[in-house]
Amino acid sequence: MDDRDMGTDLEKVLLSQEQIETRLTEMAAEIDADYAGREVLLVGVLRGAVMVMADLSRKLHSPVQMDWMAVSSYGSGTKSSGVVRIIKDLDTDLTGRDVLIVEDIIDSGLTLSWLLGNLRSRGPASVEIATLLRKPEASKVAVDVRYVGFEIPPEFVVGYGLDYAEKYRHLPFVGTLAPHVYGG
Ligand SMILES: O=P(O)(O)OC[C@H]1O[C@H](OP(=O)(O)OP(=O)(O)O)[C@H](O)[C@@H]1O
Ligand code: HPA
Ligand SMILES: [Mg+2]
Repeated sequence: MDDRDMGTDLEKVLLSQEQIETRLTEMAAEIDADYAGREVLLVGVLRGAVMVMADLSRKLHSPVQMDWMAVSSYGSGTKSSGVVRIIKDLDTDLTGRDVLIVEDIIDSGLTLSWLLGNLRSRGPASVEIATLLRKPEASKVAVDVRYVGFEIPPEFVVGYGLDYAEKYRHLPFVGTLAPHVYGG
């Protein structure tokens, strides 16, 4: 799987480092074509989106600025609480900006539907979403997402920014967590 000692916590690799890299390259080409040289304000959602933001942004040729928001709805568990808290707000004024929210995963959709409403109320020219992963079967809220890397099954995944109880974010691939780890 990897030369790190994961014990028996990980069940399998769902998306390899190479698959992620290839898909991000395709997504960046789509984004570049759509924005056609306009400046994009990438808004990364801390902390899960750090890897996607770092790798996707470096593939873009469009002029880019970056800002970060920290929100939390999961705490340390595997289920969304549905209550979104802003932990760190943007430093950038969104008036007239083309905003592209960068996320690692859309699971229930609760985080993003809340974030979309919040950012749209700040007067941007546009707000779109790019996410590496989406779990369609788990969606409780319909969110219109422009760029989706991979549709994945409704299993709890970790790695490439995604954590379970703050662990595994550093893995270069996305793997599924063995159910015994979270009592599933
Ligand atoms: O679609 P949803 O069910 O709302 O879940 C998706 C969100 O949950 C995770 O973040 P989390 O709040 O756990 O914080 P983190 O990014 O710091 O891990 C993930 O990074 C997404 O932001
Ligand atoms: O499957 C997941 N893994 C890690 N964090 C998450 N946040 C929402 N869904 C997930
Ligand atoms: Mg997150």
